[in-house]
Amino acid sequence: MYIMVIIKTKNLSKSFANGGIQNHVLRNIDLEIYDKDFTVIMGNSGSGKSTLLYALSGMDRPTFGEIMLNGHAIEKMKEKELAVMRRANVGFVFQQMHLVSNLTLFENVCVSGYLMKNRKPKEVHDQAEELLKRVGVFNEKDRLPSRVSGGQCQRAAIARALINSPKMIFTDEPTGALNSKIGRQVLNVLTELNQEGQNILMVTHDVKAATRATRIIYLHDGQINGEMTLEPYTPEQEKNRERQILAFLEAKGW
Ligand SMILES: Nc1ncnc2c1ncn2[C@@H]1O[C@H](COP(=O)(O)OP(=O)(O)OP(=O)(O)O)[C@@H](O)[C@H]1O
Repeated sequence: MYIMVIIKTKNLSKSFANGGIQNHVLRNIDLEIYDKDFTVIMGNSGSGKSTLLYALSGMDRPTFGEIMLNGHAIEKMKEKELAVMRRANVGFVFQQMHLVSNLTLFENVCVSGYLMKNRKPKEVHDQAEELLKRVGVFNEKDRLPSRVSGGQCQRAAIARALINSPKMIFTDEPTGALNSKIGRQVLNVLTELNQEGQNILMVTHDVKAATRATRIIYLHDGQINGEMTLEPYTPEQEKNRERQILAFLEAKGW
């Protein structure tokens, strides 16, 4: 079977200067991320997970190496070009949802759609309503973020990330600020989206969140140190998946 590659890196490296000393955080990473996967990046604290996510998504630039994202050589792009590419190709969901506090959930979802030159406001509005229904916060659409719960904010943040039908959703600890029940509901939304065909790449420490993956990549000291693939998630298999993932992580020295 032919598997489409959505992201491909070659020698991807990132260093930060720290008091005159170079901290080599990502070291010559060659990686392919496949279409339709729910890819999860795990690894010890400081192994470079977030740095990798920022580089792959075009939020930050590599020090060295190449990154192809949905056919775009992003390391070569100028800032403006990169911003346009991000708006059309990627959506972000962060631990702290970063919704604009004086805009309603509906308005928050629409903003990035308005910035697309080829989209009419009516089309953006219709899609925003669809997405708010899809993630289960349509009834709260006219409220400000401060007037809804953390879980509802995170659902709206997912809808916002989807407004331009991006090829890839990048998410860094999306349940980190939520209690376990609400976090689980947010993971259910992400899992359903993936099972409907949405590419997702998530960084997490949380083994329960990682059970949603179809592929787990383990990062150690800025290099890929192993991976495992999993069948699509089902709730019945969750405990079993958790055990499998824990065994994989323990073998890696997690
Ligand atoms: N903007 C920055 N400037 C300087 N150093 C940075 C910067 N961003 C990250 N680092 C350093 O890079 C290393 C990896 O950080 P990163 O956040 O990618 O790790 P992580 O695996 O996501 O960690 P955690 O699980 O704790 O979030 C750390 O040593 C961190 O201090």
